Amino acid sequence: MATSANIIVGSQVWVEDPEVAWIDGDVLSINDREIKVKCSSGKEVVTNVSRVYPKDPEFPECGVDDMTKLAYLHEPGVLQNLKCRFDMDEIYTYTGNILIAVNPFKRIPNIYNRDVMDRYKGVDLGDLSPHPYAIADSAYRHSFLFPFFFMLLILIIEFQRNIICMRIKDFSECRQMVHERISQSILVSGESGAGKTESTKNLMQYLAYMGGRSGGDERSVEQKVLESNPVLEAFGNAKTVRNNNSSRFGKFVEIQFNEQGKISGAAIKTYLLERSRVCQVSDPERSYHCFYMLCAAPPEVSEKYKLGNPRTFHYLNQSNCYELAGVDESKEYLTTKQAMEVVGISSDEQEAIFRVVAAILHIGNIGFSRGNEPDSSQPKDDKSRFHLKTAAELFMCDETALQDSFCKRVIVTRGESIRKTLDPNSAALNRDALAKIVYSRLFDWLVSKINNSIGQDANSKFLIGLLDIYGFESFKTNSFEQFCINLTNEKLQQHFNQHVFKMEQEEYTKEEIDWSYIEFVDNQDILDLIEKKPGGIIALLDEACMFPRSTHSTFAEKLYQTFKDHKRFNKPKLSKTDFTICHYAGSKFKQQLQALLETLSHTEPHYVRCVKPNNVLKPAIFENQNILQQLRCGGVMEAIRISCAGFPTRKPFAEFIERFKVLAPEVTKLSDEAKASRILLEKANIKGYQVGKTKVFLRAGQMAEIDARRSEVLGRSAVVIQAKFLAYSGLKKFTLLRRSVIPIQAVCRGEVARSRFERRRREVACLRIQKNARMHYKRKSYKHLCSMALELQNAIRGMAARKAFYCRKQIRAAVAIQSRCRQFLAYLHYLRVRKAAIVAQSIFRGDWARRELIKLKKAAKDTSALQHAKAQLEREVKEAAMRLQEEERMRM
Ligand SMILES: Nc1ncnc2c1ncn2[C@@H]1O[C@H](COP(=O)(O)OP(=O)(O)OP(=O)(O)O)[C@@H](O)[C@H]1O
Repeated sequence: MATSANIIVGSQVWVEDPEVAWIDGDVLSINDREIKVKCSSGKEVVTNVSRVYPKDPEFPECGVDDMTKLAYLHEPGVLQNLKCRFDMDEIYTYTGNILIAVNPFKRIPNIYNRDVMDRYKGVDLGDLSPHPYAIADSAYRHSFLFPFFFMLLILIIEFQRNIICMRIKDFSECRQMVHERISQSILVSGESGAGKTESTKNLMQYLAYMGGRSGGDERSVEQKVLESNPVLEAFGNAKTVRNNNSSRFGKFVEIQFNEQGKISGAAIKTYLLERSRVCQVSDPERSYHCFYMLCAAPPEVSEKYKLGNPRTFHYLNQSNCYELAGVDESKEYLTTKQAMEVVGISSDEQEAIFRVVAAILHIGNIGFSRGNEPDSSQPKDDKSRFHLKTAAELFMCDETALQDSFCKRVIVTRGESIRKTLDPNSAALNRDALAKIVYSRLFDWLVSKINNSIGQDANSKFLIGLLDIYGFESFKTNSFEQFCINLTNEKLQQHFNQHVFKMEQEEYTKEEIDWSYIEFVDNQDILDLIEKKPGGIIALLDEACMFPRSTHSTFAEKLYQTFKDHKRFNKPKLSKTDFTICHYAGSKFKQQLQALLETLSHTEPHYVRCVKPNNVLKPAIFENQNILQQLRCGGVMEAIRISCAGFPTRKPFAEFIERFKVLAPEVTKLSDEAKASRILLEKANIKGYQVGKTKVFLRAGQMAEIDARRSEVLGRSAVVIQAKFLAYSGLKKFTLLRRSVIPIQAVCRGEVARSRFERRRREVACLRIQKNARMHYKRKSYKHLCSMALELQNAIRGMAARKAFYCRKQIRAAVAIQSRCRQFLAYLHYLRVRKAAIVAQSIFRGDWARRELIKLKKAAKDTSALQHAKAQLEREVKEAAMRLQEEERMRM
């Protein structure tokens, strides 16, 4: 609440608003305790200062992922945070360790898949954005991995001491630790349609991912558990005004893990199946899905069971709703049959199941009229008799015995049993009671069948329980079922209170730590009113059932008297019997509830609070009032308050030291555990913690801080171990590798050398071939060239020779010509010379002859000498004439 001290004019505040619960505005004026606010809607409101809350002016745009991080922790702040996250499709928000899940009523892409699971694996709660996977991971690691870290820690220390072999003592300590794993539970709550079943499926999927076993032909436990959902939904879910696929039973899935943290078995326990729905349905709701799908089964099936239009069956036609949008019942029938097969229900068993379902519809159509005897009854008409006969056939029982079970009651007194006939109204009640018990037994049988098929592990080392149970219910007429459901929720709320608030505060006192008491809403008085022994409502109901003459009004009267002053008990003014309880199987329910709470009390709980943002089941609608109501009822507001005010995390010294001794290993030598814990806390630089007598108390988020320090140290040590191990294993691997590599290398090198040699050889051969080829080609071309050259030469030489020859011939001809010419010239010359000679000679001879003649004349005087000289001269003249003639002839 605001105080006038922290609110001034101009402050931003939240004021109550009838429509949107809280609206923001600016303070206009303050007048003593009266404050005037201008709201963001434009409206001006005057209210008491104690009724406004300060608004965080620096509220982050995307909100905060943990409510405990809000600067101002109050209802409007919480609402604003949820809304702004919801608008951004951030549907999950933490409140300390509690996960608030706002149903988006639409599929948000990529938030549930294997990649996301990989991301959340081993990550501390709060390190990533809020998610059911983080809760499941935290549950898994709390029970499994912390002991593992403990083992790792010892290993680190041993490594640091350079002792490679772990000592037997330490190892056995580790094993013991592993054996002492703490079982966990995840409690998923919220009103109908808030998304419990979806959240449980997501949690289950993550646990299957973490603890699942890969391989193998057989279906794994986790697969079987997931596959059992469609069967349970067909028989245990129905359309209600609040959810088209509302689980009308509570479910506790116990997942059993073995020593290695692998899923080794699972058990499904169901609670409080809403039996009244079998015979009573209000508009526009439906009965269980299986009835409609069987009516829509293929003709040969529905004929076999004498079924047909659901409108013809009294148990279904009380409401006008028969179909579900987007659901094909005939397909659903086949899907359910397949799902049954998957979980190991044989076809004979399936046949029996559907016979029972059909028989229930038939007995619902049996009407009763007065019998012949007073206060007796009998089937009303032929139609009723037909349905009686069919039901008996389907149940495989005697028709008369079945009729008697409706129309007669057996009262067993000491040693004898008395048969009493019943009037038509009581017979109809009996009929409905039979339908309900048969259906609920059928459901129980299905669950046990599924459990047998899944298989339990009697030797499991720890378990994680997932509780999906419907939240508080309040209808116009609330039956015993609503009473039981609400009691369960009160008990679970108490469990939650005890865990979150009560035990915590008791512990503060016990531990004598310095704290201030935090008020919280305790529901113990309601529980006392209902279940206190003696004197509680259930005890009085048991008592009333012992008296045969008890009626609703006598019981109601008794309650009115007993609890008239009880502040939790009110009698409606105009009613005398408005507490109508049919005391059926009440004690069984109490035992079941007790057993459930017993199981839960041995586990470390984790909470998922589902919130339904609107009643129209549509996306993007955030109804403030509605949500606030759910947050208040679910104790979320209280949890936020307490988480921030108190010390939500506490650890016994030994556990704390064991877990964090890695931060300062020397503390293990100290005998004073409180001092050792303080040293560790200081080492981690934690402020505002408390150290009690036996435990350390931490504020919200501090555990994460100290865990982060521890992770750092562990991480560093792990790196050292890794390095050493890697070095060692690397060396080992290397030596082995080298040893194996050398012969391989030799072979390889040989092979390489051989192939290289071969290549070389081939190269050489290749070169030689190339060379020879080239040589061959060159030679060939050379020869060709030569022959060509020769030819050419020949030709040229021939030509030259011919030319020379011709030339010679020419020369010879020229010489011949020349010689002829010269001959001719010589001849001419000769002729000329001869002629000249002749001339000369003739001149000479003439000259000589004349002189001779003179002489001859002179000798003529000597006649004979002269005559002879004359004859001589004549001869010589003759010869010279002949020679001249010869030469002329030759020249011719
Ligand atoms: N995380 C989610 N993402 C998308 N849709 C969701 C989510 N959670 C719930 N829904 C929607 O809301 C519907 C109701 O959810 P669910 O059946 O889980 O509610 P419930 O709390 O188990 O209700 P009941 O108590 O009636 O069985 C679902 O059929 C689905 O359409």
